[in-house]
Amino acid sequence: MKTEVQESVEKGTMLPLMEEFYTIQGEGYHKGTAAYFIRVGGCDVGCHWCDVKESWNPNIHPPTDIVSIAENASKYAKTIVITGGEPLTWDMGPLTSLLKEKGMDTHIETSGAYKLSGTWDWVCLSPKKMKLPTPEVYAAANELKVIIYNNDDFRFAEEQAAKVSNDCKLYLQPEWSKRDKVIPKIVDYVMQHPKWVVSLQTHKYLNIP
Ligand SMILES: C[S@@+](CC[C@H](N)C(=O)[O-])C[C@H]1O[C@@H](n2cnc3c(N)ncnc32)[C@H](O)[C@@H]1O
Ligand SMILES: Nc1nc2[nH]cc(C(=O)O)c2c(=O)[nH]1
Ligand code: SF4
Ligand SMILES: [Mg+2]
Repeated sequence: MKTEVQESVEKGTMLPLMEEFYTIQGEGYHKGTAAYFIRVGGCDVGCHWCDVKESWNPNIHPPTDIVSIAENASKYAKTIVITGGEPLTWDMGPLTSLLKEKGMDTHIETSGAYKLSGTWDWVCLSPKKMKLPTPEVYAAANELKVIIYNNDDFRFAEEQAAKVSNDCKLYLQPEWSKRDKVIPKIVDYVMQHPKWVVSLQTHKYLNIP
């Protein structure tokens, strides 16, 4: 027999909440702007360089009622960024409906590996080779943010750019541990292929969450 809590998580009315924080969006198109981040636990994509591996196991993060998540978030900022973990592991419909009712702008950080759920004002797609995005996430992406760890990632970036809409913004972001090696390559690549824009994890330079 399933517990009520398990059923609520399956419906998306409770979510395993890892952390939430008010900060500055560090990456991509909205970098430099204030936003409240909700980090939902659970991800089985398995990027070896992931900078939040503590998020992967959903069972260590408390199932939390989305009504309290939404009420709390709306006190801090107009822009709410849902990240993880992989938020599309769960049904994002109920949480984003509550946030939209409160007049919030809803942004998602996603690998796109699962079915698109939720109502979004901004979709940041960061595709991963191990588990490619679903067709509907490519179509919905407002920004494509490809992480550059090695040379093959430039090839992967072009392959992914061919799958998003024409007005999708294109970013190359250095993998943090390889940044010294990779930043010069990204700089050269963007000068050669100016449809791409450099994205840095500026929050890590600013020493903020
Ligand atoms: C931790 S992920 C969570 C959201 C979702 N699972 C995803 O991968 O898009 C948030 C963002 O951080 C990026 N990221 C994770 N680890 C990174 C690293 N070591 N260096 C640079 N970016 C990283 C991801 O690609 C993604 O764009
Ligand atoms: N400041 C800040 N900006 C971010 N943009 C995307 C992040 C993420 O982990 O999804 C992130 C994060 O963890 N912190
Ligand atoms: S998909 Fe995102 S959360 Fe999952 S392992 Fe990769 S970077 Fe980490
Ligand atoms: Mg982060």
